[in-house]
Amino acid sequence: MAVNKQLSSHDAMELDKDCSIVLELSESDPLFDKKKKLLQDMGFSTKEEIHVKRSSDPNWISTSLKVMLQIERIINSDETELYFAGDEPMDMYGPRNELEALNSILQLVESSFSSACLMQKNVLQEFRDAIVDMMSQSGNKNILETKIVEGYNSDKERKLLQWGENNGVKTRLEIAYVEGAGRGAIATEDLKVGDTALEIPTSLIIVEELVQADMYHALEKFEGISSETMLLLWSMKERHNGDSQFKIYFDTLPEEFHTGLSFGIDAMTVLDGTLLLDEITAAKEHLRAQYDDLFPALCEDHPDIFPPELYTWEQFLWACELWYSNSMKIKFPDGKLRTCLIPIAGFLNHSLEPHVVHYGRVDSATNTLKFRLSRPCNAGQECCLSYGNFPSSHLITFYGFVPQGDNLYDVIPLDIDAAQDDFTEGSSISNWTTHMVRATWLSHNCNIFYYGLPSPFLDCLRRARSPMPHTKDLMPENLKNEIEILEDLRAICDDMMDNLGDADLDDRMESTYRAWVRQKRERLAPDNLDELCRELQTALGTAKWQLEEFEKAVRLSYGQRGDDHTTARHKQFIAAIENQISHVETALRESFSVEGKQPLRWVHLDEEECDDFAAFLSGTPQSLLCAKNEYVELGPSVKSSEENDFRRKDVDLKSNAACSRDISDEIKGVKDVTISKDPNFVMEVKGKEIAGMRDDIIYDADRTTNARKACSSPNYGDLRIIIADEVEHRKKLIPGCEDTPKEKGSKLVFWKQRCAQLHQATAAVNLFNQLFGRVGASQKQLQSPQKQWQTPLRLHNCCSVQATLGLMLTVFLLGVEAVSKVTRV
Ligand SMILES: C[S@@+](CC[C@H](N)C(=O)[O-])C[C@H]1O[C@@H](n2cnc3c(N)ncnc32)[C@H](O)[C@@H]1O
Repeated sequence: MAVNKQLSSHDAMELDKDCSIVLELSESDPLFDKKKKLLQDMGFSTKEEIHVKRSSDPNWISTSLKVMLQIERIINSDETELYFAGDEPMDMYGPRNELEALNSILQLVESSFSSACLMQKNVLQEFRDAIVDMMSQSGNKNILETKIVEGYNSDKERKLLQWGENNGVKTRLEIAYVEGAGRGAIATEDLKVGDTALEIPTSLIIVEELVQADMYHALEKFEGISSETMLLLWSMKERHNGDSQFKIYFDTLPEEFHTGLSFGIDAMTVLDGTLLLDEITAAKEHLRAQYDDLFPALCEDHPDIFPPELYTWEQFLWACELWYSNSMKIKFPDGKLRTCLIPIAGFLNHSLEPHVVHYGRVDSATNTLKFRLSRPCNAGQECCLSYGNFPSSHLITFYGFVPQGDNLYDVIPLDIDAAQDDFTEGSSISNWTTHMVRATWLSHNCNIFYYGLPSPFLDCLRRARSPMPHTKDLMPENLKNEIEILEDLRAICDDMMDNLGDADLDDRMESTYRAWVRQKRERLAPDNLDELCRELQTALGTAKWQLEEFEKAVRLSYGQRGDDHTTARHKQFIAAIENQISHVETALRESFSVEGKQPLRWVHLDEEECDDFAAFLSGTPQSLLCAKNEYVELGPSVKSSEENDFRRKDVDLKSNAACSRDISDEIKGVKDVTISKDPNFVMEVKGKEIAGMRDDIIYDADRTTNARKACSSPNYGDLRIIIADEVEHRKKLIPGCEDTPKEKGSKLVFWKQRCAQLHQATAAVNLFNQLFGRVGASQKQLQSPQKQWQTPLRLHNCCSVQATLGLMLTVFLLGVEAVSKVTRV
């Protein structure tokens, strides 16, 4: 574009005509109030008109784009993104959000072309190019490259592609085997933003209309049965139909899926006590209840339509896994949203940094479904979708994998029901009642007043301590308040960590240390103390080793790719844990020296022993190999009895089930913390009913509709946290001063909880630990072909995630350090 070109007066007049783009937050957005407030905080209204015209500013394009992106990121955000991103730089909304925001701007710019005059078109084109450029650059920061497995025989898949092309499919993708993800779709040529990677005619889409009349009539008698369930039952029979028009498609489907729904007894044992197991169990219970409602009744009443051998529980579960992991919700030109299976498109895997974000609407002009790129994909690269904004527990349960990279949706939900804040127009107070935490290294703001934690959560704690409005100035009263809320935080994590039971490594060191200090102080039975001391020594040794492994894992996982921020956060984290370890070590040494014992010694493991130890701790090959060998040696009779046990367990679970639910819905039970404003205030953590129960099998809507979901969070029990207002043990909270007293009479902080509830709390904390630390093991136990659990990453996840709450402790340490630095100044 010749910017300096001499403009004729006509041109100048044309150019002067306003070409503006309107960005508007829809009033029907379910998060309208929250988004409106955030927009207002940033100086925007809910309807902003951006004038796209050249100015004397040489950076006019990037300046305007930056503003538009700020607005669109908020408009395109979901609840989790809004919650965490309040005080964060824009890129903390995550790569998918950025792509969606840029995509929306691109669409607005493209739709302005039709009404623009020539000069304006040139300006718009320049603007469009800049957006596409940004889209091309977005993502790709932390995602590991996908590896294509060479020599994979994909005859069936090739046949399917051929069948598709003969029937009008247009594709620039081929099917290959991707390490860790099974089959995937690979670009055959360089694809740009806006290119269509795949186009499927609606005639090839498997939809409810395919259910034959006789089956439909037999099923419609079941009150409330959904068309999705009918279609699922249809697919159970159709996959065996040699004359099916979709035979070639059905032939490409796996004999077995490896989602959480079909985890075997080994995996379930590994997951024992975790919330992930609860989630999987509840989902299976629900499906079992659905199955029992329909069968054997249907087979008995209509054996010709529902032959019993095709409608066993195992086949039903297979079909559920197929529909949960492969279906998409598509809007058709008649305005109806249908859950479909889409041959060929079903090969597209999920990524946290997807290439295709919008694929939920049939193009009425061509009557095809188009998969257009929002990010370039070069020839040979795997082209990925976003299945939705899911936490890893959901992805494991319904899809059977954990995505590579940091999943911003892995959160621990806390529903803090403090004395209600008034959410008034223009007030700076947010109206969040549901709170959550996630790994703090995902935050860019670790400064005083933020500590890498979400502001709504911190603000809630602040208001509970003092109802006065809070500013973030370094005023003495603010700092005093900060120390107090950090103490509350510390207390919350401390107690949760204490209750971790046999939690992993560093957590174990922390809790053993606290128990040891307590025993020493109270001078209880010396035998117990000796035993605790030995335990502590072991835990300390393990934590030291673990930290080394963690450092190695971080280096290996990120290599050169880690951005400065991630590296800095990991360094901070490592330093803080080192600090804790060194503190415990010093305390032990001093105690040994006072008691005249041998000084501390550490066992040195050689490389092989280290590997064995790593395998043992992370439940990976060696230990599993043993388990597997034992299993094989026991022979088929044992196997079948185990299977029977499991089936029995399934039935028992069903009979004990308190409730069933619609598993495509969020599991809405969350921790519910009540904070009163009494001087000795009480936080009450209540279990919530699982919401969203419906009687049908509904598949995952999020795959295409872009309906936003927050986190899935299992049903928690009740917890009560009582916090005394008096804070006089500040020194005890400073790193390494003392353990946190929890006994009666303690003036500081203590929890009261019933046993069962304690278990729930432990489970809540272990969600992260065990989800990441152990699910990998269970997948291996299942001998899943998906080997995403490479040791460095596994350990990285395991160590880092297990310390998520430990990290809140770290946050506390960093916070105290920051506050004390400021007070010293
Ligand atoms: C719609 S299918 C995609 C095609 C599938 N890979 C296949 O071989 O048929 C969804 C399944 O692919 C796998 N998958 C998808 N995305 C993945 C990812 N990022 N990592 C690992 N597995 C993935 C999971 O097994 C999931 O249940």
